[in-house]
Amino acid sequence: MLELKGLHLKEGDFDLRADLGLRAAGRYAVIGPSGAGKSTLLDAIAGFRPLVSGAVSWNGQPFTDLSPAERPLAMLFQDNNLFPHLTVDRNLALALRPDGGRIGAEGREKIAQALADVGLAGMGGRKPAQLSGGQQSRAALARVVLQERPIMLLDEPFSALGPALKAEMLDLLAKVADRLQALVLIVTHDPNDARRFAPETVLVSEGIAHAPQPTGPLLDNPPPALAQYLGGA
Ligand SMILES: Nc1ncnc2c1ncn2[C@@H]1O[C@H](COP(=O)(O)OP(=O)(O)OP(=O)(O)O)[C@@H](O)[C@H]1O
Repeated sequence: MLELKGLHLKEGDFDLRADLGLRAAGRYAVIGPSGAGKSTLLDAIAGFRPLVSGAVSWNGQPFTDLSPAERPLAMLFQDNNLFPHLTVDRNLALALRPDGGRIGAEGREKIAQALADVGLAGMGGRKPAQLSGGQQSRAALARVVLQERPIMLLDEPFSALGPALKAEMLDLLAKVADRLQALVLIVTHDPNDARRFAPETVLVSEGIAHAPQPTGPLLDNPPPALAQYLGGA
């Protein structure tokens, strides 16, 4: 279980609080108005933002004091964070050896397997610019898969893709998360993404990241702040 206990985050005048638990291997959407603090929440869990107070723990072990790389999680950002000057294989090798060191036969096999998992078998020699937008998303997802962490955080990962491709990527994400038995927390602006991917949703609004609620009922009958946002989306 990923637990956010008495979490208080502050960014200028902006405050966000969270007290909630997320099940291992669960799939959750994070939804809420623009500026509500969805990215702030993910960044804090990942260790890119300091906490004012509170603790984050995984299976009872607090990891608030660990650096981002030491935390039991992998994060995928909207811009895919692939290095443009490196081949896909080299980009993926960095997931296994963040220090840039050489990887052995076992590592190469893992990379080939991750590429096959996301439908990019044989494309490891290309640079990101030689891939389509959808293929770049797949490569970035392969990088997260390779890290084999029990928690995957995705901040609007596929928003640049068209609806059909996005749906395909969400299904692929569900498949790989299932294989790794990873907990997935995905920020999205699209209620259809949440319905498709996540049985439960964390609503972030009015300074609070709320405990997860069943996605369908939340979206069918949204509280006013969410209704206004969804209506204007
Ligand atoms: N570096 C910063 N300095 C001051 N305020 C910030 C900073 N970063 C974010 N904020 C404020 O924190 C609040 C939450 O921002 P955040 O990016 O987490 O929202 P979000 O829900 O992810 O929004 P969006 O859906 O538009 O991406 C916003 O009100 C924003 O203005």
